[in-house]
Amino acid sequence: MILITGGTGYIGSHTAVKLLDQNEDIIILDNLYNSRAEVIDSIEAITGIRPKFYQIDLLDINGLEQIFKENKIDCVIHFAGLKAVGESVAQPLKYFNNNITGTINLLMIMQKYNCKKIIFSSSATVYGTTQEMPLTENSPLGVTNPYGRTKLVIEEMLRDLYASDNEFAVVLLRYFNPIGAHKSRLIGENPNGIPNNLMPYICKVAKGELTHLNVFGNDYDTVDGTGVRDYIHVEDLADGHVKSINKVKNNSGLFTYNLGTGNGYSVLQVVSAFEKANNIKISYKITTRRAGDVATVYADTNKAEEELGFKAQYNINEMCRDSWNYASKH
Ligand SMILES: NC(=O)c1ccc[n+]([C@@H]2O[C@H](COP(=O)([O-])OP(=O)(O)OC[C@H]3O[C@@H](n4cnc5c(N)ncnc54)[C@H](O)[C@@H]3O)[C@@H](O)[C@H]2O)c1
Ligand SMILES: O=c1ccn([C@@H]2O[C@H](COP(=O)(O)OP(=O)(O)O[C@H]3O[C@H](CO)[C@@H](O)[C@H](O)[C@H]3O)[C@@H](O)[C@H]2O)c(=O)[nH]1
Repeated sequence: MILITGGTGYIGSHTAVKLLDQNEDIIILDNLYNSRAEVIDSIEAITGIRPKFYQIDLLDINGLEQIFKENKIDCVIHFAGLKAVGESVAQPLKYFNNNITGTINLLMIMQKYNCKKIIFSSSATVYGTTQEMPLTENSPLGVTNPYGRTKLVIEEMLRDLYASDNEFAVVLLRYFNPIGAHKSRLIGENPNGIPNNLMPYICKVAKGELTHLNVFGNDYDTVDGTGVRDYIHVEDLADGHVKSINKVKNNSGLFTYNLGTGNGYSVLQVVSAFEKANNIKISYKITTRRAGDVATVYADTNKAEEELGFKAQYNINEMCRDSWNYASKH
């Protein structure tokens, strides 16, 4: 039985669907802080299977323990966490408490119930800012905001835990920039308010809810001066988790993988791909750089390919199509 924390969220729900499609038994835990219970209905509508759902907060250690009492959990995929960089700068303690304390609770209960397999949602944000590209798993680590610090601290906690008990199987997955949605249009990313991230923002402009995209700087040393990132389809990301499950089933150890495509696209290249894929014009204005942004980020994907057999399948046009396919309906 696989426990998915944060399983009604954006990446967790896509992973839940893929695991059910592979006939895995899953349980979903979420406190619904940033997602809705109806996601469980959507997962059922897509797969024909209704996963068991617990509305529990990771900070509620007794509630958490109850799940492990009632079910034989062999493995945890740990998505649950807060992820807004700007909010984490304004409210660091909220992030440390939710993400770090929540993870400590989870690990303590896992250890108590002898569950020693965990796949953790880390982020490319754990790589320091001045870097040679592409980023390999051995690139230097460093963080620039409290959100990133929670990811790095949790990675370090998991490294220490593995060092203390080599029976653990830990996979640290460093996601690059997930976009796209399931082709059913039933699950996807639907942030409240004004989005921070590029693709949700473009979708709101496409819908007419926002007048134009603000492009944060066009004077970077990139193909057209705008920031370059490694966008990956959420379906590919979900597949990376299925492959990681296969890894922890058969191995103990601590494994770290980048999940990206290895290709970088600039903001204006994404805008252009979106316009072509969906036949919608996106107005934009060039504004000043956003504090904390770097010019270029993209992954070296060789390790995930060699050790997990993971290779992203979707291209940027398909990602733009599927993002809009979902956003236009929600
Ligand atoms: N989306 C990205 O760009 C991105 C990039 C890198 C890493 N990540 C990480 O991947 C994970 C999943 O991201 P996502 O985009 O699906 O985010 P999301 O917000 O859609 O999903 C996270 C889920 O966790 C739940 N949650 C938060 N705190 C909880 C708690 N204390 N107890 C129980 N549930 C809790 C939320 O309600 C939400 O449903 C996060 O850990 C995030 O930091 C995301
Ligand atoms: O309104 C916008 C939003 C973004 N951008 C630019 O678009 C690119 C992508 O930005 P965004 O979608 O915010 O992603 P990142 O800044 O790369 O950060 C995301 O990707 C990281 C790596 O996974 C995660 O750690 C972060 O949490 C997540 O927000 C950057 O060049 C931004 O400057 C704009 O020009 N205008």
